[in-house]
Amino acid sequence: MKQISTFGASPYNIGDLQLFRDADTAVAARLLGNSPVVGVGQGQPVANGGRARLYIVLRGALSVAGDTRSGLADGTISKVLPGESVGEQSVLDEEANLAAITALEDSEVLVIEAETVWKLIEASNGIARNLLRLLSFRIRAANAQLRRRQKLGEFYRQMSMIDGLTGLYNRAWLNDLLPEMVATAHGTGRPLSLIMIDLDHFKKFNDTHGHLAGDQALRAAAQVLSGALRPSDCAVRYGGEEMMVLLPDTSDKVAVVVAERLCERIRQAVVFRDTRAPMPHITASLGVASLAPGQDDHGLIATADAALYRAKDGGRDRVAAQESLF
Ligand SMILES: Nc1nc2c(ncn2[C@@H]2O[C@H](COP(=O)(O)OP(=O)(O)OP(=O)(O)O)[C@@H](O)[C@H]2O)c(=O)[nH]1
Repeated sequence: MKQISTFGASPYNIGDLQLFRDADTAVAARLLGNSPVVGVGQGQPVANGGRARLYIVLRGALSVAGDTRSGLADGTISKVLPGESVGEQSVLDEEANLAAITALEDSEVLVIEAETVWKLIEASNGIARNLLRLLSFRIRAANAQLRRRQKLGEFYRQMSMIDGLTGLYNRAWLNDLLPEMVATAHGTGRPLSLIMIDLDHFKKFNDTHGHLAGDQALRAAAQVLSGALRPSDCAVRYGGEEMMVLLPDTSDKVAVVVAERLCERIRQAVVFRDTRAPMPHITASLGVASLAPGQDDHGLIATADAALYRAKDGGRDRVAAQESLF
């Protein structure tokens, strides 16, 4: 980057520069007469010398990458074309420009020191107005980008909480949310019930019908759960062929009724239609537990697990509740 002339001696027209459009160009031309015009070769950085400066592209194009020193660099790159400027904000808040500015092609750039920018603002309302407009535009663009990123972040966060095969919440979601649900139930004194569901003889199902049919059976069971619950209930794939349903605000007795309904619907679920072979079907064993005073999330799961074990032990395709319920 080296100085090739001053703005006053250069062939560029001040009226073509965005910042001075419809402003007092005579005042601007006088104040900018000695400001340097520098040449920057393609790929070269625009060195800011650790100072707050405004750069206006006269020829070529610059690329501006986000703040590289503050750790906020995020891969966002904007392009600055002839007549456009970069660095307004750093001049106004008197911070050195932290963005990495490089030339996308051989370029000529007008460099305006902060003191000169302030003189321009004092001398011309039009320039002050253009600068405000530019800043307002930049703030809007930054806000829009932030919103897009927030949405994207939320989307990925949610995706990482969803089981890819069944579309149910996954274990990570459960680890995050169940302790909260337990705390809310204890805090409000409202009941919280949990149903643990395990498909029966699923190893045999896979061996007989194949793993893809097994996957389809898991999806069919998941659909039964999602289709049978209230909006406030949550269905989770706990792991393998084990699923779980969380029922806030639901007493143990009601949870048993819900579990019976789920058991029945899983028994009737159509896994896939195959006209050549008898239609495979699935059954599940279900264990029901309700949060006891002082119990934590692990205790609640362990109680439901114990009930599920009894359902398996009792012959499968059935519901068992925690011992105190019967
Ligand atoms: N197709 C398929 N199978 C799975 C998946 N996750 C776990 N399994 C299978 O589920 C089977 C679970 O077998 P077991 O834990 O022995 O239990 P089970 O055969 O269901 O027997 P019981 O639970 O006692 O009725 C294993 O064969 C796993 O391979 C999956 O995502 N897709």
